Parts: sequence; C-alpha cells; structure tokens
Amino acid sequence: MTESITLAPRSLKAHNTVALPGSKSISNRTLLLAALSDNECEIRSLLKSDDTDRMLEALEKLGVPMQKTDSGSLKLVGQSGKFPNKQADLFLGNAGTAFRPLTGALAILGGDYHLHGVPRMHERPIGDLVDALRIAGANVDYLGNEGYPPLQIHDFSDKQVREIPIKGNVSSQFLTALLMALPLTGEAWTIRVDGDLISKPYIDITLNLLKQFGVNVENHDYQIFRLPENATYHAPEIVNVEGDASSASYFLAAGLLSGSPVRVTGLGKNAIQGDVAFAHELAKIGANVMWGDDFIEVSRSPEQKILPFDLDANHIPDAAMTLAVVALATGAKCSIRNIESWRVKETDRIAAMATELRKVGAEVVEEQDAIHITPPEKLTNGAAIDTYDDHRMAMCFSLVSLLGVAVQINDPKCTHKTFPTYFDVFNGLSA
Ligand SMILES: O=C(O)C1=C[C@@H](OP(=O)(O)O)[C@@H](O)[C@H](O)C1
Ligand SMILES: C=C(OP(=O)(O)O)C(=O)O
Repeated sequence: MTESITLAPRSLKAHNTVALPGSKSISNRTLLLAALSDNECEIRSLLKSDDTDRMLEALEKLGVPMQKTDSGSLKLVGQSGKFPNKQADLFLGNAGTAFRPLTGALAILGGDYHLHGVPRMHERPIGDLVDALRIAGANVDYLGNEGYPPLQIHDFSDKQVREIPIKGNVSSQFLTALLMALPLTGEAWTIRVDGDLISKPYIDITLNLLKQFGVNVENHDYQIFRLPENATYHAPEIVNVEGDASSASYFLAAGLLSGSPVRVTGLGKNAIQGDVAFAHELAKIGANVMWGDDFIEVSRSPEQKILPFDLDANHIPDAAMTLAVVALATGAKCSIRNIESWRVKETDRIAAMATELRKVGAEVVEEQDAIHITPPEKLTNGAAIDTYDDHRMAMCFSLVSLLGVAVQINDPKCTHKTFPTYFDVFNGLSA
C-alpha cells in the first residue's frame, strides 16, 4: 500500500523562518565542474538529496576523490578535465541535472560508459543533446528507444567541426550540457540555438558557474554562445551553494496564503537562480515581499485579497507549479502558459496537475502548453492527492492545508528527489 500523510487544516505561527536546503541546480553543476577542475574545491551547503546523491555516486565511480569535512562541507579533488575511470556503469535515477550534463561531458571525453535511470528517465527526451554531440564527434548509442536513455557512450572521434546547432525548445539542460562539456576539448566553439530556447534563467546559472570556474562564455541574446579556446576549469577555493529557489516557492507561497510572514534564508536579492522571480509574481497578486542579502520574506496584509493571474511562466517552470495551487485562493480563473516542458519532467505535470486540482474541486482546462484553473467556491475536504513520483506535486499540494481544508498526500517520500525533510519543515510552520 502506498504510504500517505494527512495534513490537517492549519494556520501558521506569527512568524516563521526556514533555512533552505542547497540549490539542486547549483549543487549538481558545481560538483561536475569541481570534478573537472585542475585543483581542489570545498563545497559548502551542498544539497543532500536523491538528485545530488546520484551525481556524487557517478563521480565516485568515475574516480573523483572526495571527502566530507568535519564542518559538513565536501572537498573534491579535481581531475584536470578528465576522469580517471574510462569505463563505468552509471545509474542516475531521475536527475536531469545529472543525466544531461554527464552525458555531455562523458561523450566529449569519450570512454565506455553506460548511463541509465529510473523508468521515467527513460521516457524523458535526450535526442536533441545526442544529435548535437554527434556533430562534434561523439559516439553515442541508444540502448532502448531512439532519442531516449539508456545510453551507451563510446570513444570520441574529433570531426574538426567547431560550430554546433542545438535545439532548446524541449529542455534547456541540453544547452547547459554542451556549455559545460565543450570547454573540455580546449578548442574554441560556437553554439547556435536552433529555434526557441526555453527556461533561459537556467542558462544564466550555467554561465555564472562557468565563469566562477574560470571559463567566460559570450552570450549573444541566447542565440549564439562563443566558448574560448584553451579553456580549463579552475575551481574557487570555496563554493557556497545558495538555498534552492524552487524549494523556497512553497514557503513563500505559504506566507501569501496564510498571511503570516514566512522568511526563507540561504538566498536573497543577489541570487543567481531564476526561480526567485516567483517572489515577484507573488508581489503582483497581493504579497508583501521583503528582499535581504540572505533572505526573502513574504506576508500579506489582512485586507489584501489574493488576485487572479494570467502568466507566461516559461522562465520559472518549476516554481510555476506552486502558482497552480496558489490559484485555488484567488477566487477566479487563472492561467499558466508556455509550459509545454511540464509534459516531459518527472511526470506529465500538466496532466497530473489537472487531475489532482480537480480532486479539490477546481475546474481545469488543459492545453498542450498551458493550464487554466478556476477555483471552486468551496474546496473539497480531505482530497487524496496522487503525486506520480514527482516531488513538486507533493510539495505544492501541501499548501492546500493552508486553505481551510485537510489534504492527504500520497507517497510523500517522493520529495527525496530534492527535499527529503520537506514535510517535517512544512509541519514545523504550524501554529
Ligand atoms: O538546468 C537546470 O538546473 C534545470 C532546468 C529546468 O529544466 P528544463 O530546462 O528542462 O525546463 C528545470 O525544470 C530543472 O528542474 C532544473
Ligand atoms: C524538472 C525537475 O528536475 P530535473 O532536474 O530532473 O529536470 C524538477 O526538479 O522540477
């Protein structure tokens, strides 16, 4: 039987502060770049979750030495642009931020590598990345369906091509993978984005980290990227991983929905994660938002209603799921648009969101790339929410308990992908 957790209707303490876990996106990028650097790096506030565990296990199998320090940080010994082990079997779970960037780096370096994941990972596309890597000279075979993991990577045979097209309309992680892998060749490259690029702020995270690791990439309007020749990765002595901005969204939304101030710490006004823009969206619909150097705090004045919205959420695909549940508190139709990528994430998130929002009484219309949500006059009490092995489904729907009704979350342990302690932290906010 599936485990479940029931969340009683609740109000929150007069003030809450939540110390965020580290950013998944920054953690997994930092681990890979540190592993490929020509020096040692201490990583502080690294996320501890399934997705980062998969990256760490892979790097260990590839022969990267690492050690935990007494203070809880991780020291990694960079391998100067290559991996000691030229053969490995790597299980990468459902971690896109491990699977796509490791595919890029291993295909460009060459070797004998088997990359696989959970069944859902084998339904998440990777063809656009493999096509681009093949143009450069990578030898990659599909072991199951064409265009999807699992993959077998072989030796690299340089094709002397230095300009590569990449499609960016399915996942920005393909471009991220190329940006991180191509500097390993020591050659200058031009990457041309073919068509639309989605989820652009994640490319900013990649470029920011590449810069911190010594590689400056020219970005021409997210269409053309130029990588310098003779690039080598050199790690900062210490990297402090920001708190996860997508994980922050549940607590910031809790501040808006409950009215009681909720502060998240570990990131602030200079954050490099695009998902902090979620707080700007909350401000537009009634939140009071305070930005500090190391915190964001959201509250709502008692007389302020939560306003309906119609949003192009392409820039914040993960945090936008939180808005789908916030929509229940707006009293009118809300639309979230330009989110076709939801269909190829941990589950088909448009379909899953529609099904589960209907269980709490909402009227929902699905489009291929959008969702329209009309909240009911009265929410259903005690709805049993299925989570589809999608951490964000579980975390988003916990917020229903702030709207005056109980909610049951099935398989709450799916939050282990990015936030293993989520329900303890969420329950800790209650008055
Ligand atoms: O690069 C990243 O760290 C991520 C990019 C986004 O994916 P897409 O580019 O596939 O939208 C996001 O949804 C994912 O959680 C993390
Ligand atoms: C889409 C997500 O994950 P991944 O990094 O596996 O793509 C997510 O965390 O919402």
